[in-house]
Order: sequence, then C-alpha cells, then structure tokens
Amino acid sequence: MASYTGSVASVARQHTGLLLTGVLLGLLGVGASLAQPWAIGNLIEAAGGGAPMTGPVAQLVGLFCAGALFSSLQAYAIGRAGENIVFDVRQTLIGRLLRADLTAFGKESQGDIFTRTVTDTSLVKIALSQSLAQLIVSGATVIGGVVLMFLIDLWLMVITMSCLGTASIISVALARKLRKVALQNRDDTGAFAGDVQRVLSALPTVKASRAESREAARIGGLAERTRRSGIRVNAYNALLMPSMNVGTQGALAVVVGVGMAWVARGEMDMASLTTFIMYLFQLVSPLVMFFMGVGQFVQGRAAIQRVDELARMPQEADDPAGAAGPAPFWQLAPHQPAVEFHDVRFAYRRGKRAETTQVLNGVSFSVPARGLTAVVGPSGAGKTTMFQLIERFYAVDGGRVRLGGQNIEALPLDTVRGLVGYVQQDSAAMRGTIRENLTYAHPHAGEDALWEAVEMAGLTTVIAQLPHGLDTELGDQGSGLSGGQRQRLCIARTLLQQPAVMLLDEATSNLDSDSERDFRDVVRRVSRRCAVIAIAHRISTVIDADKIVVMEGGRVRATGVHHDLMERDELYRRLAGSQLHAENGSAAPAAGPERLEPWAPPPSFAVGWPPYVGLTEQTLQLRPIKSEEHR
Ligand SMILES: Nc1ncnc2c1ncn2[C@@H]1O[C@H](COP(=O)(O)OP(=O)(O)OP(=O)(O)O)[C@@H](O)[C@H]1O
Repeated sequence: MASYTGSVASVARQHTGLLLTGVLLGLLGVGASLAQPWAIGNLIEAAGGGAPMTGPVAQLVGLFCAGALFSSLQAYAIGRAGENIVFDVRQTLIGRLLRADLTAFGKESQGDIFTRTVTDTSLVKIALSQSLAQLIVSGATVIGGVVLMFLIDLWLMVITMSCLGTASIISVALARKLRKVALQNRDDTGAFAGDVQRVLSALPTVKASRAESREAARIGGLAERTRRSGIRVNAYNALLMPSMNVGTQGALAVVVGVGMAWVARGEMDMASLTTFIMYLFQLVSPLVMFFMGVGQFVQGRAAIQRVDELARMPQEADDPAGAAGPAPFWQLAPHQPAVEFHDVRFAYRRGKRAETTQVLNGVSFSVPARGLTAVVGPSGAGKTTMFQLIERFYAVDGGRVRLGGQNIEALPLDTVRGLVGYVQQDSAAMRGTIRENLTYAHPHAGEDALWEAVEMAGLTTVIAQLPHGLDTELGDQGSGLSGGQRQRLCIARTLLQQPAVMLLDEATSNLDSDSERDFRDVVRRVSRRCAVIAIAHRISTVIDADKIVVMEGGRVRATGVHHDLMERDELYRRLAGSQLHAENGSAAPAAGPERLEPWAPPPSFAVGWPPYVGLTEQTLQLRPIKSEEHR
C-alpha cells in the first residue's frame, strides 16, 4: 500500500484524506450538538410565549438525528483510517525488519522488537485515529461551546473560564508527566518481552541448568518494573480526568448560584440561564473526552517514538544500480573459481557502542566451481564468519569476495543468495509442514524436483515413515525430527534452490553410522553439480574433500588435500590426530599420516561410528551415538 519514508507520521500523512473526512464528519456532528441547546432555548421561549411548538420540536429532532448520524459516520471513517495506518506501518516495519542489517539487528532484543511491532503499533493506531479525532472533535465542541456561552453572558463565562482554566493547566502538566511514564512503561514492557523470549527459546537449556527459579526471579523483576511503571501511568491517567471534572463541576456550581441570583434580581432571563447551563453541561463531556484523548495520544506518541526508532534500523546495502536479473541456477562457469577470497578482513561490531572483534585478518583462498572444499580449523578461527560473508550477511571491511569471478558487492543481493545455498548447523528448520520447510527457498518447486531433492538428501525413508509424509507438522525450530534429519531437510531445501555454491556447516554429532555414510554420499553427489564448501567436523568429509582450507586465528594457514596436509601442516596433523585419538579410545599421541589411512570404522564402534569426529576440537564424543530413529 503506502511506501515508507522514515516515520509513522509519513505513513499517517498518506491517509489524511480519510482522516480529514472523519474529522469533517465529526465537526458536522459538533455543529449539530452545539445547536441543540439553542433549539431547546427556542422551545422554552415558544412554550413560555404560547407560540406553536412544532417548529422548535422539528428543529430539535432534526439536530438529534443529524448529530447521531454524523458521529457514527465519523467513528467508522476514523476507525478505518486507523486500521489502514496500522496495516501500512506494520507492513513496512516487517519489510524493513526482514531486510535489516544483521549487525544492527543483533544489537536489539528480539522480544522488544516483537513488542514494538505488535503492541506499540496498536497504540499508534489508537493515537493516530481515535485519540486524534477525539482531540479535534471534542476540542471543536469545547471551543464552539465557549464562544456561544460568551455570546450568551460574558461575566458568567469569565467565571466558568477561571474554573476551567485552572483545571486545564493542571491537566496539561499531568499529561506531560504521563508521556514520560508511558514511554518508560513501553520500554519496560519491551524488556520484559525480550527476556521471556530469550528464556522460552532456550527452555531445554534453562531446565538442564536448573535455572527455572533464577529465571523466574529475573523475569519476575522485569515484570515488577513493568507493573510499577504501569501503575504510574494509571495514576496520572486517573488524575487527569478528575482534575477536569472538578473544574467543570466547580464552574457549574458557581454558574448556577450566580445565575439564579441574577435571574431573581431580573438581570438575566431564565431561558438564557438554562441555555448557558445546558452548554456548560454539554461542555463537560467533551472536556473530559478531550483530556482522555490527550492521555491516549500522549501514550501513543511514546509508542510512535519506539516504532520510529525500530523503523530506522539500518538496512542491508541496496543493490547496485543496473545490477538485476534472475538468479542463475546451478550455473557458474565451470572453468573459473566459484568463490574467491582476496585478502579479506572483517570485524564484528558488538553492542550499542559497536566495540569491534577482529575476526578475519587477510583471508585469501579460492573454491573450484565443482567438488567439495572442506574448511577446518580450531573453534573461533572464523569459519562460520567466512560463510556469512559469502552470503553477504555482512560487508567486508577490506579485500574482496568474488562469486563466479564477480565482486559480490556488485551483484544484486537476490542473485548472490540465489546462487549460494546455506545449510546451517542448527535452527534452520521452522515450524510448519515438512513440505513448507522444503519449498521455503523455492516456493513453486514441482513435485518431481521436490522428491528428487528429498532422495538426494537421503530423506525418502524418513518421510515415508512419518504419519502424514510431507505434510507432517514440525514444531518450533523443526522439533519432531532428529538433529541429523533436520540437517538433511535443510540440505534438501537448499538443493531445491539449485544453488551454484552450497555452504554446509556440518553438524558435529547428529548422524549415526548409516546416516553418516548416506550423508557423505549426498555431499559427494551434490558436489558433482555445484561447489560445496563444508565446515568439516567429520574426518570422512575431510578425506573426501577435493580441497582443504586450514584456518587459524582469522587467517588461512594452509590449503591442500589430506595426504599433503598431513605431511606438511602441523595444525592439520594435530586436528586429525585428536580425531584418531578419539576413534581409538586410547591415549595415543597424535597420529601420523600412515595411521589415518585407510579410513575405515574400527569394529569396536560398529554402532554409531564414527561418533563426533571433531576435527576442530578436543571435545570428542567417545560414546557411540544411538540411531537417530530411536531419539
Ligand atoms: N555475531 C557476532 N558478533 C560478535 N562476534 C562474533 C559474532 N559471531 C562470531 N563472533 C566472534 O567471531 C569469532 C569467529 O567466530 P566463528 O563463528 O566464525 O568461528 P568458527 O571458526 O566458525 O568457530 P566454531 O568452529 O566454534 O563454530 C569468534 O571469536 C566469535 O566470538
């Protein structure tokens, strides 16, 4: 619908037509209500003077009907404008969130983002439609009433204004305070939601760490903070209306007393006093509504401020001008490297103060267009970071990343991500059916292509055994499948996308021996079609690799094939040695090249071999892994 130019106000401006129509209808309603006391005055005069009453009665009925009609039309128009505004704000906000720069996104609490997107936008709707209209309509009623009352009797009006004026000054001061506490309350609610989200997304960890009570206390503390600021909001809200009520009631008491004295002395006629008092009565409700509207609007402004902050989140770099076109599938020229890193440097920026963590310090290597390239190295060496740069989740600080010979920064993001498929180690499956998960990157995939990908990823039997096959529902993060099955599901999803480069962050311990062999076959098959770059945790992956890149401390330390690296790279030998150490379950020192070959499962590990073949760390898993079907 509307395009976003940076603020909620800019979205609201695109609905001024409907908003103004609502306000206009409201003002017509105001006119009809303001004319009612005048019509009642006419009726009293006609009754007192013995004149026919049909005319004044018809006037009065006409005004009642017009007032009711205009006010219901106004409520409809304003309500509709409000819904349109919140729809546009949410749509554009979601669009911006999904295209947010990951560095900026990572700094925000996801729960707070959720609160701003769902709850704060609802408050924006109320502020920009109902409260704004209420302010205008009741404001106009008050002004019109005041003018008419001045015309009826100047001095009575001066008395009224002095009472109302005092009440208004107090109310404005209260409204200012209210805005401050409302903003605090919105922030507290966001912090509470953030923590709830943090804990719920890691519930098994919370339970395993016996952290339930600690977390309950911590979140309870945040809920308590929200409660306190919420009570302050209510307190100011509660003071706002009575302060106006006291003002109007005081004015009413004084006006009735003084007016009756004047009527008794013959200085004022009864019809004028009745009309004046009726206007005063009519003023009470709009005045209260006006200040209620102020309260709501003020709270809405706090929400608008928070939504605007969220919408200003930096976005991923725009696609370069002129760079466009559909992502070519399976295709990068076979004779030229699929991916090249040239002296790439990169640092993460952490927290609100953007403290940097230097991760890559001049990484250079290339990946052929076909075959398997394994990346190995100690934990924290920067392997996953490298993948994220190939996906262009982050921009490099120095050097170049090339895809099919082209600088990825010069390619449209869509093309880069169409060419590159990313199988993450975990949390890559989502709530929904298996089919939805599979076709996520390629929603219009045909049934044949879908089953081919399933077959290639070794999932055919797994899916056949599920109660509803492809239509089986998975829980959050793909729960309902084992870790290994989830990863193969993600491989199948990526295969459907037909990438030219598949990034595979290999799971460390999710596969049993049969699945391990199947998985190796899958990787082999896929690597005949495209470039597969695998962060390798299994020795089988490394031995099978056409090229191995050894990383350490944000640099490429060596590249080569297994035999070659076993001979000339000490770190690689050590990593492979720790692997063998685990395999044999002995305290043997690091293995030499001859001990790694031939690579076959030792009989003692017939079930679940190889267990975690942790090339990267000493954290090896010595126990055999149960078959995934039993999990
Ligand atoms: N989002 C982030 N913000 C800040 N620092 C990060 C972020 N992600 C990773 N790092 C840091 O970057 C360094 C490299 O991390 P990376 O995940 O690339 O290592 P890795 O080699 O893949 O490790 P592992 O094998 O343990 O997965 C680490 O020191 C880590 O602390």
